[in-house]
Amino acid sequence: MSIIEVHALRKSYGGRAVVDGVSFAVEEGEIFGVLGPNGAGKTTTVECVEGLREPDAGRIRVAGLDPVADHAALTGVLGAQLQESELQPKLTVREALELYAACYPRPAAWRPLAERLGLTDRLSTRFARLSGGQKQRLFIALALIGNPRVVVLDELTTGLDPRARRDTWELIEDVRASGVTVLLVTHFMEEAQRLCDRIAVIDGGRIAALDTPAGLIRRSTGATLISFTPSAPLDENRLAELPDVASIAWKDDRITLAGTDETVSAVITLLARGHITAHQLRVTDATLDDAFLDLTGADR
Ligand SMILES: Nc1ncnc2c1ncn2[C@@H]1O[C@H](COP(=O)(O)OP(=O)(O)OP(=O)(O)O)[C@@H](O)[C@H]1O
Repeated sequence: MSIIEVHALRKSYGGRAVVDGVSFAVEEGEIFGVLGPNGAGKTTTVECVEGLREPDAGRIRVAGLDPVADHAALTGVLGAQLQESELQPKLTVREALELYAACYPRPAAWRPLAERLGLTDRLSTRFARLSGGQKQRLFIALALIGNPRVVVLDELTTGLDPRARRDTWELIEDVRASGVTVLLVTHFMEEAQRLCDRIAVIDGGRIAALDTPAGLIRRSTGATLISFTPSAPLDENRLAELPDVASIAWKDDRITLAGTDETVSAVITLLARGHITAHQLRVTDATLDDAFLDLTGADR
């Protein structure tokens, strides 16, 4: 049994379906990403998983529990990142940890948790005086204080500087290493590529693709990008016939082909035969960014 099961989830507002038949399953111990453009339905989906919104149709189970009907039991299983506004500015880190620990039947010991999250020297600091990165650490601690099997993190690193973001990624990897399943909503492709075992790309309330980061890249743009400025005109039809070419794009006089390593060899052979020089030839791995734009049509 998967630890999270979402089947044919639907949710509408004012007659408009914002989640329209979403299905996915998350296995225990995974970091599962939910990616999509603004307004795609990501938060609505995960808030249905958390039992904060009631689906119009579909079936959700978290460790076998119905998030709405079994909401009280769910709090012992699922931890959610809190929004900033929900904490009193004068509350200290210690008070917040103690307060939230008191809400759970089997809370984690908060001192080791604070230590693991690098908050020990901030226990007496009021919430309002914490830096963005420290606040995020506290939110992760509060999400974990009930000893959950699943933790839901929605745009956890938005607003953090690159260093704090990287530190937070390490923390999330630690959380997973301790056996907790992570459901992660993010806008950052690098974050998703680095952390997630699998990703559901949601677009317009539907799943546009569900795969590993490498799988998403392979199935959309092609895994390798080759770009150059040719010294003489090129016959695009002949390029399109080369092996594994997924796409061809021109920007001014520069061409970019997406494909595989085989495409690269074939392009170079073709150019050599035509005595064409490839100026500023670059061969790069396609990123999740490229795949995301392709899958969601965000670049169209
Ligand atoms: N309570 C609500 N009442 C009416 N419309 C809502 C409500 N909550 C969300 N919506 C609409 O549903 C759509 C999906 O919103 P949702 O917050 O799930 O998207 P999202 O993918 O998380 O977006 P973002 O990346 O911008 O956070 C949006 O068009 C939003 O305006």
